[in-house]
Amino acid sequence: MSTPAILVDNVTVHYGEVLALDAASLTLDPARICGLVGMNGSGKSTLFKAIMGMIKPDAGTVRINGQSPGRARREGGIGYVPQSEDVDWQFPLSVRDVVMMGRYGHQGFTRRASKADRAAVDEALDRVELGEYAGRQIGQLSGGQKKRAFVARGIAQGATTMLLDEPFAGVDKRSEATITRLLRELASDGCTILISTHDLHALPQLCDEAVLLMHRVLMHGPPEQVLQPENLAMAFGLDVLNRDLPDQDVHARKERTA
Ligand SMILES: Nc1ncnc2c1ncn2[C@@H]1O[C@H](COP(=O)(O)OP(=O)(O)OP(=O)(O)O)[C@@H](O)[C@H]1O
Repeated sequence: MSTPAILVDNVTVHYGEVLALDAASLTLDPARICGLVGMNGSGKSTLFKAIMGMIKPDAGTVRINGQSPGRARREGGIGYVPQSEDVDWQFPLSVRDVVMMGRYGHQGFTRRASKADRAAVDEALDRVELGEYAGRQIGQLSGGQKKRAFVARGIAQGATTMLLDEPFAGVDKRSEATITRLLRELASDGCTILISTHDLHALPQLCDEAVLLMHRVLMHGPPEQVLQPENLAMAFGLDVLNRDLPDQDVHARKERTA
């Protein structure tokens, strides 16, 4: 049996009294694209943070290609495209600087960029079609361009696992198409991709498999099976396919961040 690309085994996470993940288990094989679906507060971001080793579970185990999350992250194996809300867009970094961050693991302690680092950054910028924006402050890009910059960071890093938190929220059609194409290319190069998304309609075209999360993994399988209305009703408690979930969700998010 081959080593799973992502193994989450009975992971429980609390924030104080709040139970965010309750014995969640998930196994992903290499080079698969998996969509992570669940309502606000179901634990999607917490699952990402546990996979990246940014939080230590109260119980359970996470392995990335057989390694601990900390080791996988230090070795540059995990690329991360954060939710827009989680980024300080005023930070004085250019698009090139953001992508260069993906090369830190390849540089010595002086963090001096080599010719190979600069070439990898240029190539990644070209792949996400942001070459002409390289010198711009990151906050001055559109929503979709910002996401593409973070995808480029993962490409420059040579990540074998990519986690994308809501990559299509607030994204224009061109960026959505570019990101979708890139994710497919990355997966065919062997990269394993986990995407949290509220865009249920786009999910079957993009993903090989889907996961329903409600603090624990309720279901994991082919998208068309997982996204059956009765399963979504179980995860969301309503008939989401007949509603405009993304807008509803953006609204909820605005309220939460207000
Ligand atoms: N830093 C924190 N302190 C306390 N509670 C938290 C913290 N982060 C998350 N939570 C709580 O943990 C639960 C899971 O949150 P999480 O952000 O993982 O959910 P999510 O599915 O990513 O939500 P969303 O779709 O809104 O991003 C929620 O009840 C949330 O309120």
